[in-house]
Amino acid sequence: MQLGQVTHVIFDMDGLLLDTEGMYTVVQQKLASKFGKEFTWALKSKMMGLKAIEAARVLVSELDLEGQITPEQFLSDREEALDEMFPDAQLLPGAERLLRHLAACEVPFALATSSHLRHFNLKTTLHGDLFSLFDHRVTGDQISNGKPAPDIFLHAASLWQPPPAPSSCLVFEDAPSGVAAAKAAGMRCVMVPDSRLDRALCDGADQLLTSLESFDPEQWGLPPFPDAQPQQRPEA
Ligand SMILES: O=P(O)(O)OC[C@H](O)CO
Ligand SMILES: [Mg+2]
Repeated sequence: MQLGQVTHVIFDMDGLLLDTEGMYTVVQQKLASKFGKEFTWALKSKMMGLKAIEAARVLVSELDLEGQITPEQFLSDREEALDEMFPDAQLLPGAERLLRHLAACEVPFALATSSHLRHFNLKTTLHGDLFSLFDHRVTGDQISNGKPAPDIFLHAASLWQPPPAPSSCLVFEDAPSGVAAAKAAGMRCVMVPDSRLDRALCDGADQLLTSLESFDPEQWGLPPFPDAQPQQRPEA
């Protein structure tokens, strides 16, 4: 089934290409428990994809921690543990195959992550070669308004010459805030959420996949994987 015709692709990073969301969860669970609070998936869903300070504000407010810790202190308290974990970040299934395929076919693709540059560098320690394939990499510290604002995706698209129309861009996202940002930018969006994310938060995207491994580029007018079976014609 044809879903669209795109020419440019923009990837989110955490939870989509890299298995780093679990690292945030472990560290934040620990910090929350110090205050006798529980770090739930409902709370995580509201924080995922946001710039760090925005996510910290959500946590402090949702856990009623005002007066006990500031968002800035929360970020500083979690930093050492994250810095230790990020350099071990692994790719999620299907990520490398898709990126190398797009590069081989000369499909333009860029990165748009809410992570700031220092975290981006730590998280990609084991994957420098793969992440050098992006035409450009936009990190959260380069834009003022984070997801769910459309700015990061519009900025990523504006760096191509000539810039593609938003409707020709396909965004891959794992977070509700990221899907909202992509749609606000007027772009098409494939969501690949964690299986624990509430399905009610997954209805904004144009396509919902359980893994990048099941992405079929042909459905979006992109070159097929070399080992793809020819698309079946509907029977007459
Ligand atoms: O999903 P990303 O790549 O925009 O990054 C998000 C944050 O760093 C953590 O949710
Ligand atoms: Mg993400």
